[in-house]
Amino acid sequence: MTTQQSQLSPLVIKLGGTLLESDKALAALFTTLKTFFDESGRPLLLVHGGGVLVDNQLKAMGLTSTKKDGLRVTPFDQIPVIAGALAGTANKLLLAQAIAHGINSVGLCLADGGLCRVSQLDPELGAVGQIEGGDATLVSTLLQGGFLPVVSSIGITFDGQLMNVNADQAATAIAEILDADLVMLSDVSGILDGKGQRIAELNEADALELMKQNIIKDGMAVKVKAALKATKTLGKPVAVGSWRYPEQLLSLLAGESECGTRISH
Ligand SMILES: Nc1ncnc2c1ncn2[C@@H]1O[C@H](COP(=O)(O)OP(=O)(O)O)[C@@H](O)[C@H]1O
Ligand SMILES: CC(=O)N[C@@H](CCC(=O)OP(=O)(O)O)C(=O)O
Repeated sequence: MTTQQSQLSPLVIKLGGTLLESDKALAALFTTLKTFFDESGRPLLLVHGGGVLVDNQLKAMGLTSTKKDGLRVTPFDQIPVIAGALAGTANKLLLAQAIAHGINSVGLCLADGGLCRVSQLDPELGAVGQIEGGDATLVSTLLQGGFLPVVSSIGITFDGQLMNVNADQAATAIAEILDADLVMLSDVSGILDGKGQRIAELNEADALELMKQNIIKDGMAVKVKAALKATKTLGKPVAVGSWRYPEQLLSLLAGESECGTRISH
């Protein structure tokens, strides 16, 4: 990496949805990420979810799971299984893709190097964490070294309790800690209006109205609320788009507006 490249602001990409279930989609995405990584020279960090893997793992063990306002209720006796699915399987599947595409990467969770300070969000949700600041030192060192950090949304509280953090909230918090640009990739082409059409630009007032009308709901409401907070802290828009169209990804990552939804306040 040249001096000029290392001065470019980092880009945080959040990966979610059913991506981890498709080797073909993963390979296409990492082919594009490798091109972007090499050509832009920008420091890049991935934050990932894996809610579908968690669902499958809990089901395979005969356990049930519910969500409240888009967040998984996480009984304390389920957190070892959920941490295994997210910080273990999901994280290492992504690391494997990075390695197979020639990207030198490091798998982390929110607790590594004190990246994110995590505390319990709401006793009713059990082992679900919220992030209040953190320390960029370790990750900045990795980015400067040309590594791709791949971060799962498992955190650890000060007293050593594993916590399940929503991955959108994790991604926005990390973007804030690094003062980075943020792109969130999901199953959908962007945020959709009441007619199922992609919304190109979404401001806070319109987002709040669409949430009130229950047009933006469930996991997307969690994502939009987290993105709105991040746009204020970062002073720049946050993009929500799809990992399904690798041909559109480079323009989305470059901040062009013909695909996805740009959220601003
Ligand atoms: N207005 C909306 N526009 C797009 N998706 C929406 C909307 N409201 C709810 N959703 C749902 O939110 C999902 C994306 O949120 P989520 O499943 O949490 O994604 P991810 O796993 O990528 O974080 C979509 O697949 C869709 O089912
Ligand atoms: C508290 C909470 O809801 N945690 C999420 C963490 C994973 C996640 O957010 O995954 P996606 O990005 O794929 O949705 C969960 O257990 O599903």
